[in-house]
Parts: sequence; structure tokens; C-alpha cells
Amino acid sequence: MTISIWRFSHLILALVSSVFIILASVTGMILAFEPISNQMQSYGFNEDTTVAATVKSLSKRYDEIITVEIDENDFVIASVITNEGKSDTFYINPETGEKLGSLIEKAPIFSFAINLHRSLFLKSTGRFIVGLVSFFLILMAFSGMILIAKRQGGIRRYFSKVINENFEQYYHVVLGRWILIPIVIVAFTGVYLSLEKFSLLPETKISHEYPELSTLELDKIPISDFEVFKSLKLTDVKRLEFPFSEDVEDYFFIKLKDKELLVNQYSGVIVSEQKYPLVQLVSQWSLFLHTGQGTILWSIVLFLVCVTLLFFIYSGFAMTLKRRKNTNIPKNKFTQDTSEIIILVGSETGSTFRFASLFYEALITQGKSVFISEMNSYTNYQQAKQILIFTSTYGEGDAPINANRFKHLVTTIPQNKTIDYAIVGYGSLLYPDYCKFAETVDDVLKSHQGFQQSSEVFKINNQSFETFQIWVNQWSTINNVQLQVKQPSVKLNSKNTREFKVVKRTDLNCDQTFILQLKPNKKETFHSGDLLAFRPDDNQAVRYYSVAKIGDDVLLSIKKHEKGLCSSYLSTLKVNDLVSATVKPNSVFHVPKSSKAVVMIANGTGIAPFLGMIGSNLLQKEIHLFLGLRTKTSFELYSTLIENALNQSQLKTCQVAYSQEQKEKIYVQDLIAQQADFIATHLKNEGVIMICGSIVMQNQVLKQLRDITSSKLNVLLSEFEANSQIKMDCY
Ligand SMILES: Cc1cc2nc3c(=O)[nH]c(=O)nc-3n(C[C@H](O)[C@H](O)[C@H](O)COP(=O)(O)O)c2cc1C
Repeated sequence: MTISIWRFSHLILALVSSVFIILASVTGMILAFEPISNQMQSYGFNEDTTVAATVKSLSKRYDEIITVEIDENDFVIASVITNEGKSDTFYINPETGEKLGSLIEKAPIFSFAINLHRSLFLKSTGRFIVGLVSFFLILMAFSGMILIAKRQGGIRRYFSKVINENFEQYYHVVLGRWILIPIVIVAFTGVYLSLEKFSLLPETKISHEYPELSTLELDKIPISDFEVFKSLKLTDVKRLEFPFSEDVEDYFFIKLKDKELLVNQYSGVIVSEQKYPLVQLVSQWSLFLHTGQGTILWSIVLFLVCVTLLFFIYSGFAMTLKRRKNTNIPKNKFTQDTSEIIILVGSETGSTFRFASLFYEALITQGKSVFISEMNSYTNYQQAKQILIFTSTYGEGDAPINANRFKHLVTTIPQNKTIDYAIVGYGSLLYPDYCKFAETVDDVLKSHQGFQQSSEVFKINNQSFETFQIWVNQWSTINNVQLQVKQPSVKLNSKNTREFKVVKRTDLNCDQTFILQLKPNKKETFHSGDLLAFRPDDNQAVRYYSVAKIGDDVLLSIKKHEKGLCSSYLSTLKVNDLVSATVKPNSVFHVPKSSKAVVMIANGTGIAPFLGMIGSNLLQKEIHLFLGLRTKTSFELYSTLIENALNQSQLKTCQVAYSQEQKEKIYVQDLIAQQADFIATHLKNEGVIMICGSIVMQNQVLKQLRDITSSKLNVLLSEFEANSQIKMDCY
């Protein structure tokens, strides 16, 4: 499968460096605790303390001072000769000169982690690898940034809402956007420190000029009266070295954050001042930013960077494996020049391939000559009578990566004769440009003389297999073939499979519909809107029913289909019969706890989950039900539950559209159109709309809702969808 150069680079870099990144992240997480644990010691000091005050207090307490140093934790270390003549180094209180404690010894865990982190215990080779991987991390951050921008539909939409398609993808993008800057900082400083270790940075040694002076010419003043010491704050100093001897040529040597000073030990005059070159300042900052020494806050950020890097490795590979699994295209039995049917696939993340392959297999089983390939491989097809295009939409209504040259190819490569075409668009209703690329391809082919549209663009939301099945049936009827597409086998978790006892089954009503009430043999936690997965036998596809929770029981509304194995079997069950089935949580179709008002829209058996939701509405949320049924007799199946709910204020209003009761057909979408103002106000007030029933009804209702939101609120419906104010479970 084609993948973009950016995704390819991102993936290759991740593959090459993943093991090292895991090691560096785990050790980095450990090392982030070192500054935190050090900061727990209370060796800090008052920020206003001057060097003069420190020198004065130390001179009083000790015989001789050798150095005063401020370490990476901002603790003051003094090296002194004590009054007893012993040399000692310890933390001090710079205001009093008092010893606060002995130097902190690095815990063995930190020493181990630092060696592994810096050089993998491989000395120079290890250091080189670590530096290289840090560089790869910069490149990965860059390619990741481009991928996010492409995904979001441009750099200006970089921080726009990310649509949650699946856990790994969503958090890879969301975390990637925010943590990218600290990652680049960590990686860049890592590279810089490596370059420094390998002496690959420009030479930056500072040399001071020593003036020729004689002691006799100088006034001797007490050290603590030196102007430079009085004006220098200790916080600005990194190290102060006392003169080695009393010779005038020996100076006080002071390392500040940005420069070095030489100070005459008798007069206190600065005799040399040299600023650090940029390379050295960057080194200091790199060390600070890479290690977090001295700040708890930055150490926490570094810790989070390490955790996120581990998550990126996991989620990145999980996404790649999923994509690879999806893009298993079948091996062609026929060539492009001997096939009558050509299937062309446009897919970014691989899922559309699954459907195209199922269709290909079904056609081959029927003895058809079919050729399948990517849209970008479009060419001249000698025998083609029909081209079937399965394509998703990516970015902002754009082509997926393996279809981005299709428009150009179609207009430049001629065919021998006119070819029929049909397009199946894969997309998501959460995006404003729903299946836009499928429409674009349709426009291109419609305006091309060499093609003839055989059916309207058929759109599939969220890779729904049921909707795909509808298209397959339509295509089969038009083409007079009996096609059987195999539903991808769904593994039901046998651990969650339960026995249910039939408590009630109504007779079939005028619509061949019945209600089935099942009691779980063991206590089962579920909600109305969850799905009951059932398969009549192991060789059959799984069938899902949206459930109502009535007390502890599952209530289903089922339409018996003439050839439906599952519905036929269930329609024959008797009270006390046992059925094995699995409840699958479907949290996207639960009533949101926070919502105050909900509009429920259903047709036919889609009413089932709503019956449970309304029945458990004890807090009397404002619920309005819009229902589409065929006749008044159809309503009888649900009338008791609905009337009870109305009487007990669990349901505020109920409006039913009967399609068969009058000459002019009225559908549930017509009720929505009539109530446009009410629906607009409901959405504006953050109310939720839930839709359950057939795909045809769903599309019609969404069309009405789209008109209402754009005409009355000037807002795209997709904004409410992305905001989880529109919830759907249609089949
Ligand atoms: C970044 C991104 C952008 C998308 N943009 C659109 C869009 O504009 N319109 C649409 O209908 N679907 C959009 N989708 C949804 C995909 O088209 C849908 O999930 C499709 O089934 C993916 O099929 P594929 O895996 O074969 O690419 C987008 C998905 C992603 C991840």
C-alpha cells in the first residue's frame, strides 16, 4: 500500500530507534526523579545573599576558604580548611557559614541509569548511538508535525479539534501536538551534549590577560568590602576560587553564569572580565534543559516526555500493525486487460481495502473476471465493462494518499470504450466534508465522456458493514447476480457470553416485528443502548441488536426477515427457553449524564434502546420522542411502555409519523422538518439528539438536521456531531 513520504520517514525512524528510545525513556524517567529527590533536601538559601556576606561569614568560621560553589541544585558548597586544620567540603548556609550537611552521594540506581542513558554502557560507541538517536528524534518530531498538519487539514488547523476515531490514533495526535516542543528540546539538547562530548563544537576556551602589578602600589582592603563582592548576588555565581597564595599574581577567580572574572586579592579591582562565547552558554542551557537539575517543575515535564515517548512507540506501532492488517489486498487471478470488472481502492489508513477485498472475493466466487488495485494505479483496461471505486476521504475532504493522482490519470489515460462506473464512498459523519472525495471522483467521471454512471454515489459512515451489505444487495439486483459477501469474522469474547432465559416473546405484529425480553442467568451490568451480539450457530455472522434495559432484563425489538436466520430463530423462542449471547458495551450510544434535554429519533425497531432509556429516566430529564412507524397497529407493540412513561413524566412528548395511514406518506424526518425551530433551540441549548433505526432514515434525518443547523444557527451539523450532541446507532 502507498504511504506518504512523511509517514514512511516517521515509521522508518521509529523502527530504527525504538529500542534505544525505550531505553532512554525508561532511564530518563528514573533520572527525572534525581533533581526532585535532591530538591527535597532543604539546603536552599536567601536569594538576596551577596558574595561579600558569604565570604565574611565563612572567614569567621574557618581558617581558610578554598572554593565556594553553587551546584546544579542551587545548594552552596564550601571547600575549607577548618580551625582544626582539616580540609572539608560540605553544604553551607551562606548567610551564617554554618555547615548544613555532607555532600549528597548519587544513589546507585541513578548512577546505573545515567550510564545506560548516556552511553548504554558502550562508552564512545554508546554515546554516538545515543546522540544519533536524539537526532532521529528531532527528525521524527518534524515529520510528526507535518503528519498532524496534513491530517488536520493544514497548518492553520493544527490545533483544531481532533476527531476521536480510535484510542491509539487520537492520543498519538493529541499528545503529539502538545508534547512536541519539550520533545524537540530534549532531543536537541541531547544532540548538543553529544557533540560537546565528541569535541565537535567550536573551541571555546577563555583566556584571561594578567596585568603586571606590584603589591606596594595597592591599597589593601578587607575582602568583604570589595565592591564587586558586595554587588554580586550568590545566585549569579557558579564558582568562586580563592587565591592560591598571597602573591599579588594570584587572583580571585569567579565563574558567573555568563562570564568569568579575575579579581585582585588586595584591591578587589576586576582585572579581567571575559564573556562566555555562545557555544558555551548553549552548553550550559542544554545541560539544564536535558537534566532538569535544580527545578522540580521542569523535571516533571521531562518525566512526562519520557512517558509520552513510550506511549508513542506503543500507539505508533499499534496503528501501523492495524493498517498493515487491513491492507491485505487479494492476489489478482485475472490481469487488468482480461477483466470485465475493475475495482479501484482509495484508502489512507487501510480499512476501505477490507471491504473492496470482500467484494472482490464475492465476485470471483461468482466466476466474474475481476481485477483489484489502488486508484493511483489507474491505467487502460482493455476488456473493462465496469469500474467500481471504493474510496475514503482524508484531510479536509481530500483524496487519500493512494488516490491523489487519480483525477489526473483519468483525464490523461484514454479507454477503448465507454465504461460504467459506481462509487462507494467511505467517510465519517463527524467530518464536515462527508465522503467529499467520493463526490469529487463522481464529478470527474460524470463530466468525462468515456464513463457512464450506473448508480448514485453510495456513502458509508464509520465503516459500517451493514450499510455496505445494503450497497452489495443494490448492486447485485442491478447486475442480476447473487453476491454473498462474508462478514469479517467477529470474535466474541466467550468470557462475556451469558445464558439468557426468555421471559416474554410477543407474537409477530403487522410489520413482522416482535418484542423479546430476556433475563440474564447471572447478574449483568449493562445500559440501554449497548448491543446484544448473537449468532444462531458458529458458522453464521454475528448479529447485533440495540438493547433496552428494563429492570435487570434485556428487551429487544426484532423484525423477522424472511431469509434472516437470526431473526427467524429468535421469533420461534418460547418462554423459559435459554439463549447464549454477549452484551457489548456501546458507550457512544448511552444517554449522556450531563444532558438536561434529549431528543430521541427512531424508526421501526430502532425504538428499542429508547424504551429502556425513557423507562430509567427517574430524574425526569426532558425527553422528546419522534417515532416513525408504518401504521397505528405498529404502535401497539410499544404503546403500554410509552403511555406509562408519559403519565409518569419520564417522557415529555411523543410524536409518531405513520407512513401508511394516509395517502401522503409521512416519515419521521418530516416531523423533524416541521419542528425546525424547536430542534434548533434544543441544539443551541446544548441538548442531545439520539438517532436509532435504519440507515435510510438516518440519512434523511441528518439531511433535515443539516438544513436546520445551517439555516437557523449558521453552524455546520458536524460541529454538533464532533461535540457529541448527535449520537447515532443505525443499521
Ligand atoms: C485525518 C482524517 C481526516 C478525515 N477526513 C474526512 C473527511 O473530510 N470526510 C469524511 O467523510 N471522512 C473523513 N475521514 C474519515 C475516513 O474517511 C474514514 O474513517 C474512512 O473509513 C477511512 O478509510 P481508510 O482507512 O480506508 O482510509 C477522515 C479520517 C481521518 C483520520
